[in-house]
Parts: sequence; structure tokens; C-alpha cells
Amino acid sequence: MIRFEQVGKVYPDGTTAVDGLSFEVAEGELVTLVGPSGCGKTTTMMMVNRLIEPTSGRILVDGEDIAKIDPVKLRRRIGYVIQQVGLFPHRTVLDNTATVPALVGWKRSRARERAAELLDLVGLDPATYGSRYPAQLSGGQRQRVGVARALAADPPVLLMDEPFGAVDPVVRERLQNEFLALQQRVRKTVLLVTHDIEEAVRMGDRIAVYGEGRIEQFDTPAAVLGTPATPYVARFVGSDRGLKRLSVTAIEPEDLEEPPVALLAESAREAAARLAASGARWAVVLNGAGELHGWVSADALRPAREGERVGSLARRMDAWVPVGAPLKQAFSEMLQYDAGWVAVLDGSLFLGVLTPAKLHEALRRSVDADAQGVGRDEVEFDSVSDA
Ligand SMILES: Nc1ncnc2c1ncn2[C@@H]1O[C@H](COP(=O)(O)OP(=O)(O)OP(=O)(O)O)[C@@H](O)[C@H]1O
Repeated sequence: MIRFEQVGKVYPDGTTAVDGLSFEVAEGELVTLVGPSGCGKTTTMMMVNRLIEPTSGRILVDGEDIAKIDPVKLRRRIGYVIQQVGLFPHRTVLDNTATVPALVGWKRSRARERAAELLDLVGLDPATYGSRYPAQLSGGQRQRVGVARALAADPPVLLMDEPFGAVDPVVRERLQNEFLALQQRVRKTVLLVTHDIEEAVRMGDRIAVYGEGRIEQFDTPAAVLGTPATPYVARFVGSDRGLKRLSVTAIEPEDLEEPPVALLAESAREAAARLAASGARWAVVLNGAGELHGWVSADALRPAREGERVGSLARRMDAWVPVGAPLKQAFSEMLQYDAGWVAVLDGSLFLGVLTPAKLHEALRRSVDADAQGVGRDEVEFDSVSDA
């Protein structure tokens, strides 16, 4: 846990970088610090591992005032990932990753074993990449090594300064998702600095939105987007915050439509009759275990011969998302498969489908739920279809 108590930093030339910072990052929580250039994010972060000393207030890590901890010892408890990664160019990827365990006195063989495990964890096969040098990696791969190295000594706290800043947007999104999946498993206490509100929203359990040298709002992504605390925050998160909410609103069972269902092994004629009676133009096709196979149209079923099964007329459907996934994921599947709906699954079981209309409703539900005084006209919906 990291706790800031009235922390301020005035540089020797008189620049006040931050002032009166008080907030807490709970154990296992990921807090993003977001704000424009020069607002004091990096200063905030570097005070946690004492690369910069505050001029007022105090910072506690796990309840201990860090001013009283030897900085070298402190830094061994804190992983540090920076944009430029800072890998040693003349050391292999494996040795780079093993740096901190080796520093803290692990045996070489154990440190290398641990490094291999970590490379695996961040999606780099140690057999392929372990013996390469940093220059022989792509930017995204270097970034992953940076994360692996920071995690190698299993520090409870992780500081990340624009960790995905140096890669293109597609790779960035992949690294972000990978890191989130990793964080689900390792549950570090993370402080992540970014100037990108999208990244802050996607990554943070909570977000600290910085104005000049101070925090304007400290809250969950949904609350920051739904109810910006100040006009400054509203401007910073942008007029398309309704759209950004797609990233933070989870699909819930109540959002789903329940279209007619046909089973793979069922008689096509019976299924056709059922569809005709309900007036539906298509049905979702499931196997006997209730798992998604695809879909079948009423037109395909109508001419079915006696004895023909739904399975021989059904088409596969690969657009699906797990229940609880963000609306944005469903939307992106719809676009990718050029589909008018996506199936929503609970494990492998089919729950229902999400359609664009339902997606819109879900977004509205989410905005209304914590709009608390924010007028509907302040939240833009109409751009959803342009995303
Ligand atoms: N060593 C220093 N001496 C004087 N002023 C400094 C020093 N380091 C940073 N500053 C100033 O402190 C303020 C906060 O800087 P900081 O690097 O924390 O901002 P930041 O939000 O991380 O910005 P960026 O996103 O551009 O990295 C800025 O005005 C900066 O110019």
C-alpha cells in the first residue's frame, strides 16, 4: 500500500512541481496518474522510490515512512518500469531480466530460472528470446522485458512511467491488455503514469487526474467519465467521454436479447416452423451442451428436407464475448466480424446476444446510474456509431 500525506515538492530553482498531495493506493490496486505534460506526475512517482525527495509531507509504503528506509533497500521492494525501458545493451534478455534478483543476492542459477519464468509470463519464449540482446527485439518486446525485469524480484509495489508510450497504438493496446491479465494474477500495488486518458481509463482501478501540481479528481474511471469533479477534468477527459465509457461499462445479463434458439441436432423443419410462428428471421444455434455453434436464418431453414438437421444448414459464428467484458469489446467484435450482434457467453454457455440497440441502452444505463446531476445533454451518445 502506498500513502501520500500532504506531499509537496519544490525544486531548488523554486518550481513547485506538486503541492498538498494526499491519496492512497490500496494493496493490489492499480492507480493511474494522468494529466498534461509538466503537471507533476513523474515527480510524484519518483518520490515513491526516493529518486526525488519531497520537500514537505510524507509517503508511507506498507505503513512505513519511506524517509526512514535506506533508499537502496526501498528500491528492491519497488519494481520500476520506464518508457525508455533502460535495458543493458550488452547483456542478454535473460541476464537483463535477472538483474535485480542477482543484485539482491540470489544464486545465479535461481535468478536465471526466475528470469525465464518471468519472460514466459510476459509472453516471450525464453528459449527464443532469452539469449538475444535488446537491440535484436522489437519495441513491444523490449517493453515486455522491462515489465519482466521489474517483476523479477517479486516486489509488492510497481511504478510504471509511460510504460507503453514508445510503441504504436495497436501494440500498445495489446501490451495494456496483457499487463491487465498479468495484474489479475500477480496483484501488485501499481502506480502508473500516463498522459493518455484512454490508457488511464483502461488500466486504472482508480484514476488521479492532475491539474497543475495537484489532483483535481481521484476516483474510478466510470465516475471520472460520468461525473467530472471540475470543469478542468471535464475538458481533460474530453467531450467524447460517453464513448470512452464503452471501455469501462461491463456487459450484464440484463443487457442481453434472447433470440430464438435451435439445436444442432434438431430437425430443421421443426426449427423452421418455430421461427415462422415467432416471426423471427434467424436463430442462434447451440450444441447439446448449450454452447455456441453459430446461427441459422429462417430462409435457409424453410426449404429443409425431411430428416435434415439444423446442423447442416447452420453457419459458424465466431463473434462472442464473455459476460462482464467491457461494451467496447463487444462493439469491436461486431465491427471485426461485420455482425449485427455478438453472442455473450458465461464460460462456454450461451447467455444471449448483444445488439447495437442493446449496447446503446447499456451505455445509457451506465451513464444514468451515476450521472448524479450531469445533464444528459452533456454526455454524447451520437458518436458511438462513428467509433
Ligand atoms: N529538476 C527539476 N528542477 C526544476 N524543475 C523541475 C525539475 N524536474 C521537474 N521540474 C518541473 O516540475 C514540474 C513537474 O514535472 P514532472 O516531470 O513531474 O511532470 P510530468 O507531469 O511527469 O510531465 P511529463 O508528462 O511531461 O513527463 C514541471 O514544471 C517541470 O518543469
